[in-house]
Amino acid sequence: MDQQPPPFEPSAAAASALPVLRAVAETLDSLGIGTCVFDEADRALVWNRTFLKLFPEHAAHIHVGEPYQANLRRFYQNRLAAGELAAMERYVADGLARHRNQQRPFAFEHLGVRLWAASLPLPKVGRIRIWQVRTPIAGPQGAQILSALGTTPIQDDALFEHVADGVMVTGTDDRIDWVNQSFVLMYDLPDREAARGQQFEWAYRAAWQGQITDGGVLFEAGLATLADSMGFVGAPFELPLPRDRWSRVIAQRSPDGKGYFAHVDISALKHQQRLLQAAERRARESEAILKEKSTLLEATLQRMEQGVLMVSAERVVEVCNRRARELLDLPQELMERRPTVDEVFAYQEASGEFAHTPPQTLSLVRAVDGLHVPHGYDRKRPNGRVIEVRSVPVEGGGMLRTYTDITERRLAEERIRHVASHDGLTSLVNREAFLESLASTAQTARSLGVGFAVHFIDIDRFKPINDSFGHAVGDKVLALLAERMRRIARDGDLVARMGGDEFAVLQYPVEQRDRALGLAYRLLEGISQAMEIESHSLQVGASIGIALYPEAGGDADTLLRNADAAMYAAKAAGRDCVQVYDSGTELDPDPD
Ligand SMILES: Nc1nc2c(ncn2[C@@H]2O[C@H](COP(=O)(O)OP(=O)(O)OP(=O)(O)O)[C@@H](O)[C@H]2O)c(=O)[nH]1
Repeated sequence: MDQQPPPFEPSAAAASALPVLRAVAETLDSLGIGTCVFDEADRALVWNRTFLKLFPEHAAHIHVGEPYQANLRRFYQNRLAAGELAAMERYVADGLARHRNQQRPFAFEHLGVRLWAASLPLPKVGRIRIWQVRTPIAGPQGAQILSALGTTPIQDDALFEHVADGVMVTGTDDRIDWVNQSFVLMYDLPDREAARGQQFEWAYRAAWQGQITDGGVLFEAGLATLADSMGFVGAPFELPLPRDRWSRVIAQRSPDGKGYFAHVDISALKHQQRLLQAAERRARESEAILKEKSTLLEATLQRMEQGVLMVSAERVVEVCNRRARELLDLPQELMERRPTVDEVFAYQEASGEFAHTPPQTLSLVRAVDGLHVPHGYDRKRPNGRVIEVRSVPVEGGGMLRTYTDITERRLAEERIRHVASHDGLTSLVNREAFLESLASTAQTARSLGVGFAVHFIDIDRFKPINDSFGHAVGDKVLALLAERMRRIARDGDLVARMGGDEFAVLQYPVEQRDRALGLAYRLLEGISQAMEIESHSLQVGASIGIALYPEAGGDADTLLRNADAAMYAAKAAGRDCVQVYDSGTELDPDPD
C-alpha cells in the first residue's frame, strides 16, 4: 500500500475495520479489481494497487485521510478541457453528492479504458468504491493500463464468438461484415468467410438450400417476413428454418450505420408454443363438446316422457324436469326456487299426494336416509293415475329419482290377468282361477271354522243344440246360461266355467246344508227356463253335484273331485237333479 503518514485518526469503528478492509483490498487486487474505501466524512482510508493503476493521477498524491474532493479534483484536472476547468468545483460538488448516494453500478471511460464502477455504503465505516475493466478501448493509454494490469485486450469478435446465439454484423451497405460460428451453424453456411459481403437474405436462402419439403410454404413465408422486417430496426422478427427450427432476429444499428444482429434459436420455444396452442385448441373443443352435450342433455331432460328429479347431497332439488312437474302436479314457482326435498315432500303431503300410499311405504319415502338407499314403489295419485317411483343414490351423495306414469301399463296387466283367468265366451272365471279361489277359500274357512259349498253343474242335453242349430247357437246358449247363473248366485259367490258345458259355483259361507241345496235348485230352475235364441225356442236342464266343506273334503282338489262325482251321480239318477256328495239319495227338488 502506498500511504502517506496519516494526518488524522479514523473513527474507532473505522479503525477496527481497517485490517479486514486491507485484506479485502488485497484480495480484489489479485482479481484486477481496483478499490478505495472512504470513511463517513469521505476521507480516504484504504486503497489498492489496481486503483492506482486505473487512476495513475492519484499515485504519489493520495494519502490516508485525504478528502474525496481532493481525489475528484485530480480526476477532473485530467479529464476536463481547458474551457471547462472554471466549472470544476461544481463538478467536484456533484461528484461528491453522487459518491454519497450511489446505489447501482455504472460504467464510464477513463484514460481510454471502459470501467465498471460500484459504490456501496459500509455501515459505521463509510463507503467502498470498486472499479473493474469492462471493454477496453484501443488507444495508447488504454494499452498501457492494460499492460500494467497484465490483461490482454479482448477483441469484440472473440467476445461474440463465445455467444451461443448467432451474431451478424453488417456494414453501412447492409452487407455482412462478420458473423460468429453460431450464425454459421444456424444457417447451415459452409463457413463464415462465405457470408462476408452477402446480404442476410443470402444466408437465409442458404439455410433452406435443398431442404424444402413442404412446397416452400415456410420458406416463402420466411422470405416475406424478411423483406418486411429488415427495414425496421429494433423490431424483432421470427424466421422459420428447415427441420422445424426457428430463429428470432433482433437488430440494433449503431450511429455509424453498422448493424448488429442477434439470431436467437427459439425452436424449443416455438415447439412449446405449438403444444400450448394445441392444448388450448383441445380444451376449447372439449369445452364446446361439453356445452353441446349439456344442452342436449338439458333438452332431452325437458322432453323426456319420464319425470326426473335430482337431489343433491344437501337435499336440494337441483333438477326437476317438465314431466316430473306435470306428473306430480308440482307448481313451477316451488320448483324454480330450488327447494329442499323435504319442502317438496311437505307440499305434497299437504295436498293429499300420499292419500293412497301405504303407511310403511310413506315412512320409507320420508326416511332421512332415503337418499342413500335405492328404493322404488308404485304410487296411486289422488287423480287415480299410478306413478312408478324409483330412487337411486348417486356417487358423491344425493339421489336420482324417476317418475313413470304406469297407469296404462297397469290396466293392460289387469286385462291380461283377466284374460288369463276368465273364459272368453261367458266372461266367467276359468277352471284355474276357480281352483285358486277354492284353495284360498278352503284356507280361510279352515282358519275361521266356517263351511262352504262347491256346486258342479253339467248341462243336460246340450249336444243336440249344437248338432241341430250349430255351434254359434250353442255358444249363445252357454253365454245365456252363464248369465242366468251369475244372476242367481249371490255377490260373494263365485261362478266359473270349468270347460265345455260344465260350470261350478263356489258358495261361501254355508252354515247349513240346506243353504247349498237352495242355491243348487235355484240354479237348476234358472238353467231349465226355456230360451229364445235366433228364433229357436230351446230348453236344457242340468245335473248338479254338491261337495260341502269340510264334510266332502278339506282341500280344493278333493272338494272339486267329489262335487264332480256327485254331479255324475245326479246324471246317473236321471238328470235335472241335485246330488250332495255322500248323501247317496236324490234330494227333494224343493226342500222348502
Ligand atoms: N257351442 C259350443 N259347444 C261346446 C263348447 N264346448 C263344448 N261343447 C259341446 O258341448 C257338448 C258337451 O257334451 P255332452 O255333455 O256329452 O253333451 P250333452 O248333450 O249335454 O250330454 P249330457 O250331459 O249327457 O246330457 C259337446 O258336444 C261339445 O262339443 C263350446 O264352447 N261351444
